[in-house]
Amino acid sequence: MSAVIELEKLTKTYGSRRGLVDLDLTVGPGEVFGYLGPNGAGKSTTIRLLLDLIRPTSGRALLFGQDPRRQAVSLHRRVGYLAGDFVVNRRQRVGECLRFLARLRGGVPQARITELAERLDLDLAARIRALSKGNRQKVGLVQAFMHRPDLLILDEPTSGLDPLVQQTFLDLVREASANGQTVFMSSHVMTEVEAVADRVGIIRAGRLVALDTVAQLRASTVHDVQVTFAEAVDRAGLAALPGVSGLTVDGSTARFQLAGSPDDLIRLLARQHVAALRATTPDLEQTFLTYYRADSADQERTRV
Ligand SMILES: Nc1ncnc2c1ncn2[C@@H]1O[C@H](COP(=O)(O)OP(=O)(O)OP(=O)(O)O)[C@@H](O)[C@H]1O
Repeated sequence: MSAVIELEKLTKTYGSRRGLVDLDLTVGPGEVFGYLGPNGAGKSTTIRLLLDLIRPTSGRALLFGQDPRRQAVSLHRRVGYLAGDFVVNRRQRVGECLRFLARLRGGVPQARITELAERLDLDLAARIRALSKGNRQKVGLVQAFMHRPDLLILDEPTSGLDPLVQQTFLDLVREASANGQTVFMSSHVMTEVEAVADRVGIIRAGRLVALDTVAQLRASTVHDVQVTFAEAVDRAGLAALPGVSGLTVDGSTARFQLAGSPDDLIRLLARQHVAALRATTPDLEQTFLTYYRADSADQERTRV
C-alpha cells in the first residue's frame, strides 16, 4: 500500500532562521507515528508544511500521494487536524461549534459528537469562552476525531489535559489505528508516545536525529545491570561481552552498563549460579533524553 505521508528533503527557513532541514520521512497506512522534540525543534513547522499552511523553502510533502497545495480541498476532507494553538469562535457554545465544524467536514452523526464529548467529559452546552484551556483542547480533539478521517495530524494533542483525559485520548488513538486510520502526533511527552506509537521520530534543531520503532529505540538504550553471583565473579567473561562497559566488581556483585541485546549476557549467566539479578528497564524517556542532551551551542547552530 502506498504511503500516507511522504516527505522528501523537506526544508523550511524563516528568514535567517532554520525551521526544518532536509526531512525525509514516510508514514504508512494505519501507523501511529510519534514526532518528538523539545520546544522550537521544528515539530509545528513540519505539521504546517504537511497541511500547506506554510510553503516549503525546498523539498516536498505528499499526503496520500497528492500535493497538499494542488489537492487541498479533497485532502482536507480526509484529514483531522488539531493545531497546537487551536482556536475557535469563543462566543459559540461547544455543541454549536462542533456541529458547524461537522458540516464543513461533510456531516457527522450527532451521536458521534455526543459519544466523544461524554468520553472526554466535555459539556456541549458550555460557552467556549467560559472553558478552561484543557476543556478547549477537548473541543479540538472532538473536531479532529469526529469524522473518522483517514489521517489524524495532531500537534501536541494532550497539552493542558489532566491524566485521566490523557488516557481517554490514548484510547481514541488506539481505536483510530485499529480502524485503519493513520495518526501523526507531535509531543514532547515521551511516555504518551511510548504508549501508542509504532514508530518514533526525534527532531532536534530542525533535523531528524532518530527514527525507529519504539521497541528498537528501547533496545538500543543502555541498561544498568547488577548481578550477584553465588560463586566467584567471572570478571574477564563479563568484560569480554559485546556492549558491556563500566564494569565494577564488589565482592560477589558485578555492576555494569549493557548496550544492545542482553542475549550474550543471558547465555553467560546461564552457565553460572546467579543469586540475584537486576536490570533497569529503559523507557523511551531515557532514550529521548540521550538524544536531547544537546548543549546550548547546538541550539545556536539552528541559524543558517
Ligand atoms: N513564523 C516564524 N517566523 C520565524 N521563525 C519561526 C516561525 N515559526 C517557527 N519559527 C522558528 O522555527 C523553529 C522551529 O519552530 P517550531 O514552532 O516548528 O517548533 P516546535 O518543535 O513546534 O516547538 P514547540 O514545541 O515550542 O511548539 C524555531 O526556531 C522557531 O523559532
